[in-house]
Parts: sequence; structure tokens; C-alpha cells
Amino acid sequence: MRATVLGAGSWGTALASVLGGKGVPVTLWGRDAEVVQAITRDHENARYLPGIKLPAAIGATTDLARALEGAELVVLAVPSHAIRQVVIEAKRHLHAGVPIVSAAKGIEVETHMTMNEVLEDVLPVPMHPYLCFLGGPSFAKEVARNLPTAVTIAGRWERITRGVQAVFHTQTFRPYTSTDITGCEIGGCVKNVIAIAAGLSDGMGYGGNARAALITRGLTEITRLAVRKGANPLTLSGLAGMGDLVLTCSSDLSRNRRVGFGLGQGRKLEEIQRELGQVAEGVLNARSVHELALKARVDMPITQMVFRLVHESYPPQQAVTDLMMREIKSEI
Ligand SMILES: NC(=O)C1=CN([C@@H]2O[C@H](COP(=O)(O)OP(=O)(O)OC[C@H]3O[C@@H](n4cnc5c(N)ncnc54)[C@H](O)[C@@H]3O)[C@@H](O)[C@H]2O)C=CC1
Ligand SMILES: O=C(CO)COP(=O)(O)O
Repeated sequence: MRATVLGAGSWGTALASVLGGKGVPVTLWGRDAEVVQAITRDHENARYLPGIKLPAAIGATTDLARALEGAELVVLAVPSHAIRQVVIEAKRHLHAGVPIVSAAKGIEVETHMTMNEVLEDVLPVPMHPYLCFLGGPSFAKEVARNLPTAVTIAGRWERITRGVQAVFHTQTFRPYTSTDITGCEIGGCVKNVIAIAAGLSDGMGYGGNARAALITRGLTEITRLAVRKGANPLTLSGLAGMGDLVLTCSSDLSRNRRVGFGLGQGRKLEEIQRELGQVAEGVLNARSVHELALKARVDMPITQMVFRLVHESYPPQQAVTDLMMREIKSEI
């Protein structure tokens, strides 16, 4: 088995490390020559995962054709806004019958498509049954340090998903399978938006009550949208739903939570993002999820609040008052 990971940021490098750590030869493709050189020369991705030694089975390149040569498993780990372009460029080097695992968490801003829908839009029909999505609570830094992690791999064909599950399974990385791609994708994407709200609440000095309320009502929003798109509601109480939501809303390792925290302290979004130096999907996805919810006629007040804060510079204190003063109603 030879694997190729497209995207040499924190998540692509961590997933390459899981595979490389069990001896699977992995080629990591990245666009940044300096990062790629350092991975090959020093076995370290100093820009995204400093201080973590990478397995010797990982090689890196900036050449997409070379990266995909002989690949028997392809993992997509670029941010969601880059997936379409990267797959368009990779398409002629991809072969039917090779599982393609999307590990990006997002909804395309221009089309409101999930990553699986984008891939189905770009790739020929015979490749569609081989598309999988990897989600669940999994910070790259912890995965790359071999700290115990459980994830969900969703795919249409159980035979394919089980194969991918087996390839990724190690003593510290435990994948479960699912056939609910939509549920897993919506869970993975919307939790980033809710995490901005949870971070904001903590940044404003609100307490545990507020955070727990945001997580719980956030899960209600996520489930509503997922079910409207055809998902099984139970998926959202699993790793790719509640699991990832709780992780991202409560740990300071989360970049989305950190964006919210900074906004809650009155800092400017651009400054917070510059300091982060990495992608926080919830920023762009506040727009895509909010617009998708409007289109699908799904009520998502927390998402709407985050959209206004991030994209319309709405004052945080006013946003909180708006949320609390909505019409009172039954919980379910
Ligand atoms: N870092 C994490 O803990 C986890 C991240 N994810 C998801 O993985 C995806 C990737 O995120 P990270 O690796 O964390 O981001 P990152 O900010 O650490 O790295 C992003 C990488 O993508 C590359 N990139 C950006 N635009 C590109 C383009 N147009 N073409 C080619 N490469 C491009 C950058 O050069 C960089 O190497 C996101 O959707 C994120 O939500 C999912 C689970 C965990
Ligand atoms: O998706 C993640 C963990 O599962 C990473 O979350 P952040 O992008 O907020 O760091």
C-alpha cells in the first residue's frame, strides 16, 4: 500500500504521520517548497507541527504528478476553500478504484456544497463510490504525538470504508466506520462555527453555563441542518458530531475557539488570524453555513450570530443580547 496526502499543513502532516508510523510509504504533497524541503531533510514540519519527529516512511514533494504516481490511497487535507482547485489539478493523475479520503471540514462558499459534493462535481462517476470523509475529534498536534484518538470514516461502500479504516488503524488512532457522509460532513463543518461562538463567550468572560448552552444549542442547529440534508440524526451524537463539537468548543488548542476568544476580548479578526498563521475554517464557513441554512430554511441563530460578528462587524454584546432575547419557546 502506497499513500499520498495532498496538503502539508498540520492535518495532512499528522495523517501522513499516522500512516508513516505503521510503515506505509507516504508521499506528502505541499505547495510550499520550504516546508516540503524541511520534511524531507529534517523529518519535521517546523512551520505547522514544530518539534515533532516525523516517521522516515514519509517523503515530501511540491510536484503533484510525482506525488500521485502509484498512489493506492489518496488523502485530501488542504483547507475546504482549496479542495476544488487541488482536485481539478490532481484529477488526471487519479485512478478509479483508488479510495479518496477527504479530511477537510467545510462547505464551499460559492456553491454551498459539502466537500463530498464538490468531489462528485469534479470527479467522474466511477470514482464516486471510492470517496470517503474522515471526521471526529482529532487535533493534529495530538494525533502527531500519538495521543489516543478516535475518528469516524464515512463512505458509501462499506467494503471501501472498512479498507480505509484498516489502513489508518493503529494503537493510538482508532477509526469507526459510517455510511452517513452528509451527517459526518455537516457535523465536522458546523462545529467550527459554533466553536467561534463558544470562544467568544469565554473571551467576554461569561461562564460555564453560557459555554454549555452554546454547545448544546449548537448541536441542535447542527442536527437540524444535517437532517434537512438527509443525514441520520444519531450520527450527530457520535464522534463527528458531538465529539468534535465538544473538543473544539472546550480546548484552547482549537484555532476556531481562539478566533472567537480574541473577538470576545475586542481584538480585530485580521490581527487574530495573522497571529494564528493557520486556517480557522469557521471564519469562511460562518458565511457558507449561514447561507446554506437560509437556502434550506433551517433556523440557525448561533450560526447567524457568528456570521454577523465575523463578516458584518456586529458588536459582540449586542449579538449576545439578540440571542438571549429571541422569542421564548420549547426546547425540542
Ligand atoms: N489541524 C487540525 O487539527 C485538523 C484540521 N482539519 C481540517 O483539515 C483541513 C486543513 O487544515 P489544516 O491542515 O489544519 O490547516 P493548516 O493551516 O495547518 O494548513 C493548511 C495547508 O494547506 C495549504 N494550502 C492552503 N491553500 C492551498 C491551496 N490553494 N492549494 C494547495 N495548498 C493549499 C497550506 O499551504 C498549508 O500547507 C481543514 O479543513 C481543517 O478543518 C481536520 C481535523 C483536524
Ligand atoms: O477539527 C479540528 C479538531 O477535530 C481542529 O479544530 P480547529 O481547526 O478549531 O483547531
